[in-house]
Amino acid sequence: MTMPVPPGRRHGRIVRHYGVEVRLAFDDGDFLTVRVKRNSGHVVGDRVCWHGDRLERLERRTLLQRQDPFGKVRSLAANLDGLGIVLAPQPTTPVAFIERVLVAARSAAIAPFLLVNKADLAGSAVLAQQLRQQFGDTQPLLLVSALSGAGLTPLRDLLATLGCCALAGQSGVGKSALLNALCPGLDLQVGELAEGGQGGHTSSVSTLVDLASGGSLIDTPGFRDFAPVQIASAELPGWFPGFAELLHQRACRFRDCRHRQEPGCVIRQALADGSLSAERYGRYLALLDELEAAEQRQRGW
Ligand SMILES: Nc1nc2c(ncn2[C@@H]2O[C@H](COP(=O)(O)OP(=O)(O)OP(=O)(O)O)[C@@H](O)[C@H]2O)c(=O)[nH]1
Ligand SMILES: [Zn+2]
Repeated sequence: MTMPVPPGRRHGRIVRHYGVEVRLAFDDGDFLTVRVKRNSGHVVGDRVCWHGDRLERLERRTLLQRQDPFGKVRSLAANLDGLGIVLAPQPTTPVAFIERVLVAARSAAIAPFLLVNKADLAGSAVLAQQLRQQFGDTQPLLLVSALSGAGLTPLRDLLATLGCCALAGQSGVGKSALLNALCPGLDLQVGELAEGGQGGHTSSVSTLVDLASGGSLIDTPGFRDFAPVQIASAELPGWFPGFAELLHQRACRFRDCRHRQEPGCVIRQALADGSLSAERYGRYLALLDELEAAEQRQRGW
């Protein structure tokens, strides 16, 4: 049951963020653009209450964050339900990127899914097959083409089921093309923004678009190269692809095992018997080292 909103207070969502201004979509269908402090911490997807003179941020269901290359934590989007990792036969994406986005999504309680775009190009079916082998079926995988429209109906259905989603992926895999294919009105909105005197620099704007087929999509430039993961190093094994499954079956001798050289380690055993690849284990160690180094920097060591 929804509580009645007292007069003067209006509930809504942040659907666009321009840095010092945010656009609110109220639950009653109205829109309003209001100024915010640059460091307000509000992000697209935030539920808010507008008091007529001030914006109150409501509790977040989920929050996706990243660390920038300087170790500063940045919030990307709030209340996401799903995160699609867009891949293509060209340009190729390092496996480490996919693993890191999976860790970021899972640890933030956001459901990840894999989108192989450019299904019209040779190599896309092979890529999908490789990804199924590497990442199993713990998350959905769809083969789509923003260009031909292939696979867009199953993708729309998935987005409608999940709720609010965003697309992550390296430059050139087709995130913008997919967004435009899924929401034809998006171009129009970007055009309208440029006319509104904000300048044509739309690439730094984050937007939330409701899809006619159900669900919504958040487009934010922060998803392009987002690989650094914002979690405690001790949590990494629980989220790293392939590790959680192994650790679910059996436990290491030490509860706080980091799976490096500790005796009685389930992960090292899996490595020895070939059920975990040396490459994946190496990428786990690299990410663990990075997270530990970041924690040491934060403690001022
Ligand atoms: N063949 C083919 N090309 C596509 C498809 N989708 C996108 N492209 C092309 O891939 C290139 C990159 O597409 P974008 O949508 O700009 O990629 P992006 O991921 O948004 O890239 P950034 O904005 O740099 O992060 C463009 O030349 C698109 O025309 C597709 O389904 N098939
Ligand atoms: Zn272990």
